[in-house]
Amino acid sequence: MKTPDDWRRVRRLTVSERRLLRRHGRAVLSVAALHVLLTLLLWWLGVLQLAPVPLVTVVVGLLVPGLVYLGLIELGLTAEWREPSLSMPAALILLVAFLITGFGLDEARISALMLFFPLLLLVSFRLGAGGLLALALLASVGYLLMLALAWRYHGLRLSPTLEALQWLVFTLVSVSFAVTGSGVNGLRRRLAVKNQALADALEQVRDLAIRDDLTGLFNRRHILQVLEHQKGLADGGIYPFSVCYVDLDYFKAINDAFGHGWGDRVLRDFADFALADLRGGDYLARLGGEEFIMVLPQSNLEGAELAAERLRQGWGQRDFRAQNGPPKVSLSAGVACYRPGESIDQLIARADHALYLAKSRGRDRVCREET
Ligand SMILES: Nc1nc2c(ncn2[C@@H]2O[C@H](COP(=O)(O)OP(=O)(O)OP(=O)(O)O)[C@@H](O)[C@H]2O)c(=O)[nH]1
Repeated sequence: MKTPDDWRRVRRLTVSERRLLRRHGRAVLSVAALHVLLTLLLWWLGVLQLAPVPLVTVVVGLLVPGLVYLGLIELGLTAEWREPSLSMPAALILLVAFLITGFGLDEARISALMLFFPLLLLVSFRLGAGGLLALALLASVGYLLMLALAWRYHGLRLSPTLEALQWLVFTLVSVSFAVTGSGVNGLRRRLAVKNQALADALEQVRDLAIRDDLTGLFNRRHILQVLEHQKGLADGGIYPFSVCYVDLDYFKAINDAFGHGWGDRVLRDFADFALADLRGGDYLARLGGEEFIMVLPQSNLEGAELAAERLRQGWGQRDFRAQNGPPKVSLSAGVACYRPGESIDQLIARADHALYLAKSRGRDRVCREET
């Protein structure tokens, strides 16, 4: 048995899915409205022989749930349900109404059931093959039951052979509508899966374009865009930002002594370590080789120096000897704070110069730009 949670959808509907859902709901409702009009017309023409109770049942039984249905769909209250269009219950209510009207007709009986075909096509956008076929067979059985009741209560004016023939045609057409509808629906679903795969692939391509292969960090191209954006904010007086140019020390020696594989491993490990060490809004990119840059929004020189120093000390504790790798790999860093009006190249050059100072003063240290 399904719990309320089972009826909840795994993901939220997108705006266009909600729009589609509303359009579908209105279409189902217009079938109901058409049937009410048809029933009233047949009754007014004297073709429909229904007692007041079943007549009112058809009209009210379609109008009241119809309005509730409209409200639920229009207000998006079903949006998180497993089947937000409520296609099956709506189709079942309509089918019962068709059958009641059919019960009150004689020669024109089949006309009351004609709207069942467009209804089947409509719900085929929402129901699977099994649901559609079940609906078609249910309608066929319902039709038989309705015939039996009509025979029992007021007799059949058409010959039983003609009635049986009409029933047979109705069943065959219903089943073929259900099969065609589910085929179209299958195509639609496959298309949706392909579209999703395409969207995922596009997302991956976008990701590849902005990320470094080895470490998964942002690449040079993307961090330059980030820097231009930060420059725009800083020039607009929103907040300052700083950069920190980081270079692992004696990295060539690691490659030479432990092999390129270990070199790569150290680079990846550094990327993970530094990312975990940064604040939520900071950025980290690999500029190439063993060079990295941190972009620290809302940080002045002192703040950036603190962040770089914390990273240097933390990273300095890492030791790979237990895995037969290199001992500690230190880093040198140069920090610079953006000066409004300067170019990003000028900012990076100042941070690079501070890094040069750190290297030339013995490495394993953080230096700030020289004023
Ligand atoms: N394993 C690995 N090594 C790389 C990668 N990119 C660059 N390198 C190596 O990193 C080393 C950088 O060496 P150098 O520029 O001399 O710098 P260093 O040895 O770190 O010396 P200092 O920076 O002066 O402390 C070179 O040997 C490059 O081949 C990479 O993706 N993977």
